[in-house]
Amino acid sequence: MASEHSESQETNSTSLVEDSLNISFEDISYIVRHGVLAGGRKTILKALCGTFNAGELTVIMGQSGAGKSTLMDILAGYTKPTSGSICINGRVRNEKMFRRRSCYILQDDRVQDMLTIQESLKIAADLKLGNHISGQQKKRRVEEIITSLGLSRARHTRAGNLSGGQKKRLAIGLELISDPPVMFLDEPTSGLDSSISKQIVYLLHLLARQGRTVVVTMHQPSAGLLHMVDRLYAMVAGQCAYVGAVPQLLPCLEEMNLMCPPYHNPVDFLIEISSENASNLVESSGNGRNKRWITNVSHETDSNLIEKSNLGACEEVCLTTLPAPKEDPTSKILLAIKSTYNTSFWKQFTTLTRRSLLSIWRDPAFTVMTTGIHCAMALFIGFLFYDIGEDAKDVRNNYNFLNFSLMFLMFTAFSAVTIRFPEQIPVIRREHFNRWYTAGAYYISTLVSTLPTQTVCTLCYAFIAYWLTGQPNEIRRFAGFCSVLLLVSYVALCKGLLIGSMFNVKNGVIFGPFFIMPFTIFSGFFLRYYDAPEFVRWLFQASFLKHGLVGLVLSIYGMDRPNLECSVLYCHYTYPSQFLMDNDVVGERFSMLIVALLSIGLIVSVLAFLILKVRLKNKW
Ligand SMILES: Nc1ncnc2c1ncn2[C@@H]1O[C@H](COP(=O)(O)OP(=O)(O)OP(=O)(O)O)[C@@H](O)[C@H]1O
Repeated sequence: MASEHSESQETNSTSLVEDSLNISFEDISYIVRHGVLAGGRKTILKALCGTFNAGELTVIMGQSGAGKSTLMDILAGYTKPTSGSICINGRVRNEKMFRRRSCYILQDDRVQDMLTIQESLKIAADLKLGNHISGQQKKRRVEEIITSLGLSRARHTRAGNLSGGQKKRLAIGLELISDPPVMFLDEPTSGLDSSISKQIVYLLHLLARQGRTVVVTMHQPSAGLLHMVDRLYAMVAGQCAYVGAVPQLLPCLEEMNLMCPPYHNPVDFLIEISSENASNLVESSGNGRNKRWITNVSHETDSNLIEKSNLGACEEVCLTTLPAPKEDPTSKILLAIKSTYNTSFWKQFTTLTRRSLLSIWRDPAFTVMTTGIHCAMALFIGFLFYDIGEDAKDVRNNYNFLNFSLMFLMFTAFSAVTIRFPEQIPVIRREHFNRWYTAGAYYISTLVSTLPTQTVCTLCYAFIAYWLTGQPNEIRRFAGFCSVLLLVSYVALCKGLLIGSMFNVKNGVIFGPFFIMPFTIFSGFFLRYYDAPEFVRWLFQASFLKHGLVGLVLSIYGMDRPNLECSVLYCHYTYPSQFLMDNDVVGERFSMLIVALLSIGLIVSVLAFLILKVRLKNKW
């Protein structure tokens, strides 16, 4: 421990924290539509006021449904208030600038399970610290965070295997990489036992003491945590019930003849009586305006606090070594020039692609399983339709094989993404909101990193099935067959991303087939173009499966294929041109089909991206 301590102090901090930021808000109200049909409205926050200062740990507390998370969302810039103003150091907040200098750690603070602590922090450093910070400095910063948060022993442990407290510290560490002067944390202690909660609150206390504005929501902070809290902001039904220091809470309540029983946690008492005494409490606090109970922060020594908090035995004592925030002039100038992201789109894209590929590599079970399923299915289908490709009597069966291949690859590509993509949304939401990267960089990197596995699976299937079913031994036909299957699987993958962007896993599984089944009906296999009512014929053009099926038929029976051998007395499709004619494929051009598939893929991708962008902006 000692060595860790000294090691951290020896390093030159690469801290980027800027000036202290005091947040004040006036008359914040938030009203939502309640019941779209009824046209009703529900007031969630009512003209709230308050001030949260740098150097202090502020806890927003209140009963469930009091409006804590809503207030936090508004202060962090996640939600816009219906009315009211928010000022930073007395001036109206510039949201873009504020977002760059603050971070918001949501309750559902998922991290990349497949990456170790060190890798996660390294990637966070690459994304959050601009190109003006050297690789050496980034490395040093990662080391500082690991040491300071007491994560040295677990640095090579994958995040998925960390304890709840370690995961929470990692989530905080990821944001600390860029030393934001303002930190918002929604329920950072939920789901943690009391000793881990103490460690987390102690960490937040230290972060505040180093000049940051730390604002935390807590349902009901336990007595053991209260001495580390500088300011309580208690809420009741969307209004402020108390704002001030913890020791001032009892005198304040006593003034209203509200006597807390001896040996009772005053905060528990406040929660218990807040509903019945809401109007008195709100009046007394001036709905957050009354500064009477606010006292200057006590600069209690760390050793005192550690003693009081009973933290002595744990490794987290080395949290005290977290380097104090320092102003970095280079970064300050850069911040003033460009007010969005620290790294270029290309850097974000390459870093995210590296991270995705590393996660895929670390989770070989999924890749091996999907490749295995494709190979097994190809062997099975090859066995069922064994060597039918050259015989005129089996042309219908061969057509069925081609259609099956399309359906199989479409469903596997579609469902894999529909299930896996929504799981990433909480991580992306936090990282995107905290300005790690643009939605575009993330989306393209996801697409690119998913393609190798999809390509390998599709080619494995195509290779095995093509040769087992005895299709023509010609490279150009095999290439056509593979390229159509690949494109169809890519389009299906994009459709999976579209569904994954819209729904959570459960709804994706339920509604996904509704989005994909119409394309199978209009593939030309079940219903022929000229047999369909005229007003739905355009749907054939929109169906990627129709273009895929025509592409496969052209690859196998087009391109001037010579007459087929007939192993029985009469074969209807000895002439491949007859088959093309019967299936409305005459006049179709392979190149145009490829263009159609690429265009559909592009449209679906753009749609998926737009939906993802909207979803990341909203808490849905
Ligand atoms: N978009 C919305 N539409 C309708 N009601 C909403 C909406 N957003 C929030 N609410 C309601 O506003 C109230 C406050 O919600 P909020 O999540 O801020 O409470 P909270 O104090 O954080 O509760 P908890 O501690 O349980 O998380 C709740 O009753 C919630 O149901």
